Amino acid sequence: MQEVILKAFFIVDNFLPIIDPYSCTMSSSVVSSEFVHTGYGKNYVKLIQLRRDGPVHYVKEVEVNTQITLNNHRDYLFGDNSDIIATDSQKNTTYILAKQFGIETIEKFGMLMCEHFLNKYRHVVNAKIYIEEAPWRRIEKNGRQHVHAFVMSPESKRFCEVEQKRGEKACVAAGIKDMKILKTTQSAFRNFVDDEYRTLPDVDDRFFSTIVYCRWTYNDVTGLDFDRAWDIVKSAIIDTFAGPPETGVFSPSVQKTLYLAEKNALALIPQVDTIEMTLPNVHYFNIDFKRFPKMEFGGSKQDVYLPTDKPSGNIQATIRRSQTSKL
Ligand SMILES: O=c1[nH]c(=O)c2[nH]c(=O)[nH]c2[nH]1
Repeated sequence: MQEVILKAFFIVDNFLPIIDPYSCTMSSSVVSSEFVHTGYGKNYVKLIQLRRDGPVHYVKEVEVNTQITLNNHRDYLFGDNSDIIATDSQKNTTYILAKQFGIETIEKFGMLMCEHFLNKYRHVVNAKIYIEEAPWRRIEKNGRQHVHAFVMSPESKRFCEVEQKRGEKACVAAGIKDMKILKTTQSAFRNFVDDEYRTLPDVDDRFFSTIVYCRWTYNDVTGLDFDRAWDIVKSAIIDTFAGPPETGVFSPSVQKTLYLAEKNALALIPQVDTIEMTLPNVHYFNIDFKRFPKMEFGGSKQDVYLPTDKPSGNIQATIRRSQTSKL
């Protein structure tokens, strides 16, 4: 057992202990604690993979966060680094595995990385890999796709998180973030609590704009086409929000649209187990043109509103496929 040393001095006036921050240890009789979680890794490891198929080139740019948990706390407790797989080595591992095995999909690469850390190091008990993919799109000219030129198209970002505990299957989650969408009608918000705190009137027709964050978990990834699954969830969200191109679809609230989108995604992909969404309600306010009494707007064909990024409403829900499959 490590000798425990207390280096604390008490100011008599207010009993605030001054603890020597350079001492490795403190008296366990003064403060007793236990580890809830430990983990360490490298964040924002960026790499771009280039695959050449003759003149046709394919790119995949990713940003990877690694995190591993060891079977002991020697490093945190005693400053004993002998079990630490340096975050720098984790960064190198990311480059090496990408070079050796390629990145077919971010989900598969996340699974590969988890397996690597657990297989290579007996004292790693958990591995967690978060990956974001940069949205490069092939440049098109008159319907012809360019063989080696791309444009960054940040319509949305794809991400995944893979976590695997020693002796267990990998838990794979995928997601969409930063997808900003807007519709200019077919959205209302009425009949909410009417008390002394309310100033917002009922509205039958308003803008509906949000920045989609959606994360879902898979119950089984055997043979799963991750690209197709991601495209289907993205389309489910967009279709639920927008409705048919000619008419749109009515939304009574962000809450209802969010829930419908989640239900549609669950229905379309049997392997999706839980799905969570966060939809900020990005507001577009009316501008009071009555404040310009000397101006004449009678013949004006357009309306002008004020886009506002803060504050925004924040609507969330997570649903899970129930055992009976009835939600
Ligand atoms: O769809 C909405 N849901 C709310 O909960 C809410 N609250 C609010 O002020 N506007 C809206 N809109």
